[in-house]
Amino acid sequence: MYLTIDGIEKSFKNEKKESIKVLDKINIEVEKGSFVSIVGPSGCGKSTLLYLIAGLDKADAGEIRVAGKKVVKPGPERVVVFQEAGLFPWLTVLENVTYGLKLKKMPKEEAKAKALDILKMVHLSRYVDSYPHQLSGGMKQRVAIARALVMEPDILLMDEPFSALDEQTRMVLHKELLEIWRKTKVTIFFVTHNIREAVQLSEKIIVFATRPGKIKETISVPSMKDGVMPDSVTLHTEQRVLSILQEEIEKVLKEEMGNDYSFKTNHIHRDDSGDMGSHI
Ligand SMILES: Nc1ncnc2c1ncn2[C@@H]1O[C@H](COP(=O)(O)OP(=O)(O)OP(=O)(O)O)[C@@H](O)[C@H]1O
Repeated sequence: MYLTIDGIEKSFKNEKKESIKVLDKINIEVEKGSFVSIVGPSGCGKSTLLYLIAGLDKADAGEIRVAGKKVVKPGPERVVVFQEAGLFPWLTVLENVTYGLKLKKMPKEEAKAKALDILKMVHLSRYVDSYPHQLSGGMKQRVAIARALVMEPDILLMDEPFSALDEQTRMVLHKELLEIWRKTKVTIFFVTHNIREAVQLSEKIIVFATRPGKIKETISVPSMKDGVMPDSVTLHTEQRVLSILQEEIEKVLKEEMGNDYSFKTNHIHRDDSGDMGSHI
C-alpha cells in the first residue's frame, strides 16, 4: 500500500486541561494513484489526521507510512493545499510556484520550465507575471495546487481547498483537479465536509464517526469510465453517505443542545451545494 495509517491515536487537552481523544485507532490503506476523501461532522478529526500525514503534528500512538517511508516530519513529498491559498503576496505567480524548487536548489531555467508546464495544466499561463492580489479566489487556489504539484509529491493532501469558493468556481476547479489527477496520477487525500464534492471527486469516501473520530464506513464511488457520472449515481451515493452521517450529526446536536435538542432526523438535509450546514 502507498499510504498506510496504522493504529493512529491522538488526544488534545481542552480548556479544562482534560485530555480529549480526537482520533481513535485509525487504520487506512490507500493505493498509489488513488483519490480518497474523508467526510465527517465538524470536529471529528479530519484535519488532525491530514496534519499527521503531512508530518505537521505527531500521533500519540500508531504509525503512518507514505511510499514506504515512515512519516516523522514535514517534507516536500507530502504537500498540503489548504483552504487559504497562502501565497506570498510579494512574489508573482511564477515566483510563488518556483519557490519550493529554488529551496531544493534546482537550476533556475529548469525550475521555470517545470513551473510553466504545471501552470499551463491549471490554465494560468496568461497570469505568470501577475501578483496574488490581482487574482480571483479560484485562480489563487489554482496557483496553490500548481505550487504543490511542482514538487512532484508522493501524495497531495488537500484540506477543504475549495470550501471558500462560490459554487460555480468550485465546479470548474473540480473538473480541473480531476484532469490533473488523471494526467499526473498523483495520489490525493482530500478532506471535505461537502458530500457532493467527495462523491464527484473521489474513488473512495471514508466516513468518520465523531468524538472520538474513527472510521464508520468506507464507500467506493462507482467509477466513471467516460469521466462523467450520471446524476442518478451521484445522488444515490450522496444519499448513502448522508444516511451514514445522519446518526453522527444527531449525536453532535444532542451533545451540544442537551435537553433543547428537538430535531427530528428528517430535519437534517444537505443544501443545494452539498454542504451540511454548520455541523459537518
Ligand atoms: N492543537 C489543538 N489543540 C487542542 N485541540 C485541538 C487542536 N487541534 C484540533 N483540536 C480539536 O480536535 C478536534 C478535531 O479537530 P479537527 O480540526 O481535526 O476536526 P475537523 O473534522 O477537521 O473539523 P472541521 O470540519 O470543522 O474542520 C476538535 O474538537 C478541535 O477543537
